[in-house]
Amino acid sequence: MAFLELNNVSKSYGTGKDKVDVLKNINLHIEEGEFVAIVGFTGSGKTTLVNLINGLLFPDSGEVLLNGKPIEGPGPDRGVVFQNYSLLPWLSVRDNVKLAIDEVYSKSSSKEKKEIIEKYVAMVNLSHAIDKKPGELSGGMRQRVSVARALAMNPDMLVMDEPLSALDALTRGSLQEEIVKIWGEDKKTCLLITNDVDEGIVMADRIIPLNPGPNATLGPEFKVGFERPRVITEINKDPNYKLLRNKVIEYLIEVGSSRKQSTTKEILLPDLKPIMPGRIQWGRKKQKVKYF
Ligand SMILES: Nc1ncnc2c1ncn2[C@@H]1O[C@H](COP(=O)(O)OP(=O)(O)OP(=O)(O)O)[C@@H](O)[C@H]1O
Repeated sequence: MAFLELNNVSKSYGTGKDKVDVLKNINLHIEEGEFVAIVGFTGSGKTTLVNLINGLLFPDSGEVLLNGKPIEGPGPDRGVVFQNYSLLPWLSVRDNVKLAIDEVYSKSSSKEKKEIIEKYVAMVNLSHAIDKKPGELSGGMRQRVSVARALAMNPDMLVMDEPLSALDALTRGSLQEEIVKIWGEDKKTCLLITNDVDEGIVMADRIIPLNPGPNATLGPEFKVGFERPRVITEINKDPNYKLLRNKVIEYLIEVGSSRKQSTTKEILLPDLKPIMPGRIQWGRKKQKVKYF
């Protein structure tokens, strides 16, 4: 039994002519302590998938199980980090984190809660800004607060919905490292939704594409076997990195262009960077890839 299981999950919104079929027969199994990245097309249903796991939505058919039990609503066993930080602007970093943990640690003393808050704020390197308000922080710092807030609840699983996509490349890189380091120490089960293949390769054990909707399905998984800790400047030099990156990107391009032919809906690819030169193999096909 996997820690998180989605079995034949389908989800639509609305009814009749307004019905939007979003996800179709999604099967996803994530083991305890595993880090899985879903790379999705814009509008393919990534947030819908996250909300099914958060317990904010329920499947029309199929089941979503955590530790073998159906998810019945939101709970402190799943910490969520959203793209838009979702911090309360009138509260300090300390109080934003406190708000999240008050319920989980309702029996703890104020001193114990203070220690928990300070521990997780330190974990994301924000001790110096603990009494600042979100408006006084950069985007990267705000996202660190969101990560600290999710982790402070001591969830079994961290679900991250494009947490870094609004950040500049440098901040993004350092937060990727920090999240993976914390994941390594805390051994949470992690699901990362991203539109960046490189982010998936640096952070995850497996990358699974979410194909374009309507009726989006999951594509084949790509295992990421690089040893940890992964340093992007190091794995950049590894020919297996280029090979894996090319395979994932080629899959996304292929599935995106075949969907384009079968629908009038605009398909927006994830944040694809150019395929790297080198020999790649996909299925039975072998081809030389050039810069473009
Ligand atoms: N409450 C809703 N009612 C009707 N349609 C919805 C609702 N929420 C989402 N949708 C539609 O479902 C589809 C998937 O939406 P979702 O937000 O899950 O995709 P996404 O991959 O997260 O999108 P993005 O990449 O833009 O963040 C979209 O076509 C969207 O318009």
